[in-house]
Amino acid sequence: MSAAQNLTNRENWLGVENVSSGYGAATVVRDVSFGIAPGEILVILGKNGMGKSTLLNTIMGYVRASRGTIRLGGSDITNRPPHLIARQSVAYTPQEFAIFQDLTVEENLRLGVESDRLLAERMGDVEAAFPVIARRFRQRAGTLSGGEQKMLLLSRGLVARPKIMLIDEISEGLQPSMVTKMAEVLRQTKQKNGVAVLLVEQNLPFALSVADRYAILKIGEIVEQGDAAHADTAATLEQHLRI
Ligand SMILES: Nc1ncnc2c1ncn2[C@@H]1O[C@H](COP(=O)(O)OP(=O)(O)OP(=O)(O)O)[C@@H](O)[C@H]1O
Repeated sequence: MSAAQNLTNRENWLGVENVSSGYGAATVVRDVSFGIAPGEILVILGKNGMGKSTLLNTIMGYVRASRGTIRLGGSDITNRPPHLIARQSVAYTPQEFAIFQDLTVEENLRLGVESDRLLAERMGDVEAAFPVIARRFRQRAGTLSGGEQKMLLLSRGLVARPKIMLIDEISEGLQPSMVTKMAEVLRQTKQKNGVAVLLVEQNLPFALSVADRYAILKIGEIVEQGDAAHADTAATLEQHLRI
């Protein structure tokens, strides 16, 4: 069995097999393989420009895979349109602020669910995770602080009750107490709902506080991966992330 098959043969929600992708003639993601099981958090670590966001965008169908296969719950979703992938219980939290500034907090959350009734039923999820967001239901999202907008972004993912969450650098620019809060919410979400999470991060302490496994992306390739709880992990990873 090849290394790639080993990684993707688990009972995975998401299976990425030998995937390459890029822009025009430039290949950015190179022969990447991994799998994520329900209730598991995998973090992809890497310095700026290594292809982390491109990998997430390839899974979501925004960037075309030139090679390989992406499976979700057993079905092949490679190069399917993003709106169809999102409908398969995938919540995507992109790196750039994907909040509609002129809409209220409530209207932004409403985009994560199919009906007002479902949102009302699931508001308890937001109250439990981020009470500050639940209190600002009618406030225009553009008036929230940067950290609050990130909480809103994650809340929108939570109310979708997804099977898998793809989260791009949620900790970037957040104060330490908010990073701790994000970690707590992610751990609870995976434990309570068995959600599979693919995190992209540069914040090593945050990543290791939530992840079950890690993979390091270097110039588009996974150069190392392993168990996040392993004693040697932090030192090894720091070396890879050093500028
Ligand atoms: N739309 C695009 N068109 C052309 N090249 C792009 C595009 N988006 C990203 N790239 C290039 O692809 C490479 C990887 O970028 P990507 O954003 O995936 O990296 P990253 O690891 O997420 O970095 P960062 O942590 O800085 O966001 C970079 O060289 C970048 O310039």
